[in-house]
Amino acid sequence: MASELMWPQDQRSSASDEAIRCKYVTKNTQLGDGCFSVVKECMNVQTQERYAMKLISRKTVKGKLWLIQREVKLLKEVSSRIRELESSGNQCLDSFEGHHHVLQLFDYFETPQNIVLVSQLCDHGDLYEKIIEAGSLDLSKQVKPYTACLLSAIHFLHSNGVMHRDVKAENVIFRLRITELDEFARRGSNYDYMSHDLVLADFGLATKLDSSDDELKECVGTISYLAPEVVKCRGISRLAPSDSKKIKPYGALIDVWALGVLTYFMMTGYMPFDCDTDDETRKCISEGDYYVEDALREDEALKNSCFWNFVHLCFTVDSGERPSAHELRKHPFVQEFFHSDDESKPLADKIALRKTFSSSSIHKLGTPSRSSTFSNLAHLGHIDLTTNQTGGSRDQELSRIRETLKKTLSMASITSPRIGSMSKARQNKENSTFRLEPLPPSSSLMNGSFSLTPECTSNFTTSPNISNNPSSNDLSRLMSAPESSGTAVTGQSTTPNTDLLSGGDKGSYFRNAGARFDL
Ligand SMILES: Nc1ncnc2c1ncn2[C@@H]1O[C@H](COP(=O)(O)OP(=O)(O)OP(=O)(O)O)[C@@H](O)[C@H]1O
Repeated sequence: MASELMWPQDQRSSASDEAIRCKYVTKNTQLGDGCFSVVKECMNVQTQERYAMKLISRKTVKGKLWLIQREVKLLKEVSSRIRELESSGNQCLDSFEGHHHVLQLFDYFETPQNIVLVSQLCDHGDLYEKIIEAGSLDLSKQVKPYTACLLSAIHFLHSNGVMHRDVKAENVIFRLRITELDEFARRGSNYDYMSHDLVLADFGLATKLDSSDDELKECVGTISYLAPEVVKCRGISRLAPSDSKKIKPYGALIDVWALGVLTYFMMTGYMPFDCDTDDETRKCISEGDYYVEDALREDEALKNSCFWNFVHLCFTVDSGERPSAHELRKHPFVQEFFHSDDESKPLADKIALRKTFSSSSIHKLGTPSRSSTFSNLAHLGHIDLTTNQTGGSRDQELSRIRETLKKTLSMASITSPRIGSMSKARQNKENSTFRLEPLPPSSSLMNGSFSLTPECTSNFTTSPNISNNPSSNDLSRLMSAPESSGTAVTGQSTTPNTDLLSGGDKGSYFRNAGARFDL
């Protein structure tokens, strides 16, 4: 368990403190929210570039600030690695480059009410919405490329020593370059071009692969997506030290399990392990007992695509036997999106699909509700297992499943040309709508400074007029204000708080918060 670091104190001393203009205005409307945060669109008033601003309420994370410190530290490292890879000019022959699909952090600062993270704007919805709206996704056009893209993102994280720990549909968001959309459509594509716009977000639970054993035994994540080795860690804080020692720390392959759950969810519209009660769900996860509808098991398109084999491998209960993200790139289900220069056997040949599957009697086959991340960390003091609530009766759920199955089967019967060749993969990459966001000039960043009232509102339609009149720093009032003010209001700030986000370790990642934050 990470130790609580001392959070910097508000160092405002007098009204004579130097005024620093906040460099962002936000929209009133939310892009989304989570357990700890509200996310809004914002604009840097100097560069006019738009970003997503995650406002993490200090109140909510009181006593747990190390969690945010960990998130920012990881995002900063990952963002810097992304730039390094981009500038190296290395040619990647895969259709997707993992580092293109991981959320980038651009700026961070603090306010009296919030810790604020500024990241790339992904305002085209999330994967959860997409699956729910469609009932299920198309096997060739969506499920395969989305899975391949996420696999490349997970592989990038793992090869850089990071595990995400909360891979789920709600944390996959879409960025889209509208201007390139027409161009892409003109060139034509065998699969949904939006797969190039997937971004894996929410690093709130991410941690390093070489973290302490305590950290790698935290039972955190989202119940439907938990791997068996994470389920084993449940209640560990209540165990005697001799018993907790017996539990093995888990590793990066928990993300591979979660990817299997997500792939299954994309294909079927429901969750593989969800049951009516969380205890039943955990039991099914521990036994690798996932639900397979008879009609889907026999479906030729699914069989031919090796879909079942892929998810089955992800659902290998023994993590020692589960393939890594690197190995799964050779699986026939996604292989066409990855360049391979060796002739080794495809992964799927080595595994026989299991014969027995749980009956539907305990499995919950309805549309899953948006799931909440939870943690059983004692010091988090926050356990949210309100996942998997579905409205309506069992009959309604079943009729919905039948509809979903019909849709799935008809979609699966559409055959798309295979993409196979390397040159095609190259072409796919050229078609990518991804462009690395330009690094903002450091003078336009907050660089970790303290700002009294940065939650200024604007509809972005009028040029933000920077004022030195301090607005109210009452966030709740600002949040509820009607979205009409074209004027950005900025407040005063103190001199940069040199302790910002540094916690007890000033020499590490946030030394000199007022200094340039190099990505
Ligand atoms: N960069 C972004 N661009 C657009 N929307 C975003 C962005 N980041 C997050 N969101 C939206 O805000 C929601 C909450 O963000 P995030 O998951 O990072 O917050 P959280 O408080 O850590 O949530 P959780 O409860 O899942 O831990 C996301 O589900 C997404 O809809």
